[in-house]
Amino acid sequence: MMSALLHIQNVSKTFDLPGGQALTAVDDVSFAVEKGSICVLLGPSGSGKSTLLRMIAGLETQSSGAVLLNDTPIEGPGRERGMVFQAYSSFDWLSVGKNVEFGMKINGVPKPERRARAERFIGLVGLSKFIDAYPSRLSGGMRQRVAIARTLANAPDVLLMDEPFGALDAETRWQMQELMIEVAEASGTTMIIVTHDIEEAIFLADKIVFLSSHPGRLKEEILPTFKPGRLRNKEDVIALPGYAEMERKIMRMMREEGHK
Ligand SMILES: Nc1ncnc2c1ncn2[C@@H]1O[C@H](COP(=O)(O)OP(=O)(O)OP(=O)(O)O)[C@@H](O)[C@H]1O
Repeated sequence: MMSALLHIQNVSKTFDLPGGQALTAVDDVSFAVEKGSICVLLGPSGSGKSTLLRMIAGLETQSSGAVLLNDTPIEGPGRERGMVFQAYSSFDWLSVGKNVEFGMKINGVPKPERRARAERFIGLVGLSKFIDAYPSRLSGGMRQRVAIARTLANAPDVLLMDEPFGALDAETRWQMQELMIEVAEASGTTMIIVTHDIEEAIFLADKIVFLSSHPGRLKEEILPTFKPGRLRNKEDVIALPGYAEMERKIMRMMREEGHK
């Protein structure tokens, strides 16, 4: 048996709505995430992707079932899980370097180590030249790189990302996707990424967890086995035999779900 870092076991989440009604956002979902892998949560709007991610982050509590990290139930936010949101809020009065150091400072990491780790992760996201720049002078893509560096610098076991590139233009978006492959390879960090972008999912994922909508159920676990490991260039993945077929299959699944 392979060792999974994270187990989602029969997880459901029901929200109480005003007027006494209830909405089941996630319904009896189970899957596992292997250590060091990239798992993408894909599905149409309202399929419970964000709710599931927020439960893994400990920002939301499941109504039933269990979320286990290293076989320990998740009972709230924790340092071993780092979250990157779509819109990055930086501290505009702090330089890029100080922004990345900030979380480590709170966590009591000594100053020289803080600086060294900040430099490493800022380098990893390609922003070394901007370490002393202020975020307000950076583009959206660069600010998102700062967010990723800041989160990774806290050495999380799992990086959780909710539509991390949704606000970026198309070109920056695929550059960021390629960057995530590099970051995954260099850091070995386990990643769980929410998206509804099919290309992004196929390019990034070692495993796609496809969720259906209303209620959010696990429709299928899709393994893009046509990829010979992780490729850094998106066009190389698109050119692989098997890519178009997988894209078509997922588009059909999206269409079916969208019409429900
Ligand atoms: N706090 C909440 N209170 C009530 N309903 C909620 C709450 N959070 C989410 N929902 C509902 O749960 C369902 C799943 O929402 P969720 O945001 O998890 O889906 P999603 O797949 O991430 O959607 P999208 O792709 O549009 O972001 C939706 O119907 C949503 O309206």
